[in-house]
Amino acid sequence: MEEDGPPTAASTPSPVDLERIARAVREILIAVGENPDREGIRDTPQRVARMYAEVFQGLHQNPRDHLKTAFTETYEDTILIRDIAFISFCEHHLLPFVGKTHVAYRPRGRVVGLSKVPRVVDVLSRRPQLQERLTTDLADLLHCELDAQGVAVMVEATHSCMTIRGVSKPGSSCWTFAMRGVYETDPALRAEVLAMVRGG
Ligand SMILES: Nc1nc2c(ncn2[C@@H]2O[C@H](COP(=O)(O)OP(=O)(O)OP(=O)(O)O)[C@@H](O)[C@H]2O)c(=O)[nH]1
Ligand SMILES: [Zn+2]
Repeated sequence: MEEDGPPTAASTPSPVDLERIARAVREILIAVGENPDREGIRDTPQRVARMYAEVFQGLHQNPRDHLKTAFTETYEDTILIRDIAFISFCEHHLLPFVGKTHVAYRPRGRVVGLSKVPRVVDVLSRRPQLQERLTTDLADLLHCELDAQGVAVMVEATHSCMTIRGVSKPGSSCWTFAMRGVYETDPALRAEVLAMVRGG
């Protein structure tokens, strides 16, 4: 007879092939000239596998799932959620890019639970990403799912691949913007939301 109880890590199939990642990491260690069997590094392939499963968990999540809790509401002015911290990984080097997103929207009769916007940011950022795609996917998703009058998304980030290697420019940052609906068509609203973000 099967025992009842919550599923354990062993019984829940992971969508991520941890053993395959670990084998690949071991190969990388050998290729760079390391000894993968020395004591300090012996468990590194498994650790890195668990880390990738964690930081790329957004690949197996649907951001729309977080936008189902919405409330009927007559408020129709700008709602701005500023300084949503995120950590993502550039798809070119698999190095982190880290920063903040600022998300504004102007609802049309329905508002979403405030915490749901950062949850959507988490899902989209926990994937191999481009900052531009993170920005536009966030804007398109919110605009479509909330049927909002408009959505404005701003992302500011520092890319490790530009600071710790390659061109080596510590302190540099990249800003991206995506305006949809009224924020795209109405210059005054666009200027207002940009000023709100810059406002400190
Ligand atoms: N547009 C964009 N570029 C990114 C992002 N993250 C990393 N990159 C860039 O991706 C580019 C990849 O360029 P490649 O020439 O293929 O790779 P590389 O030889 O490692 O380039 P360098 O970083 O210049 O040394 C680099 O210019 C990175 O700065 C991003 O989110 N958006
Ligand atoms: Zn990169």
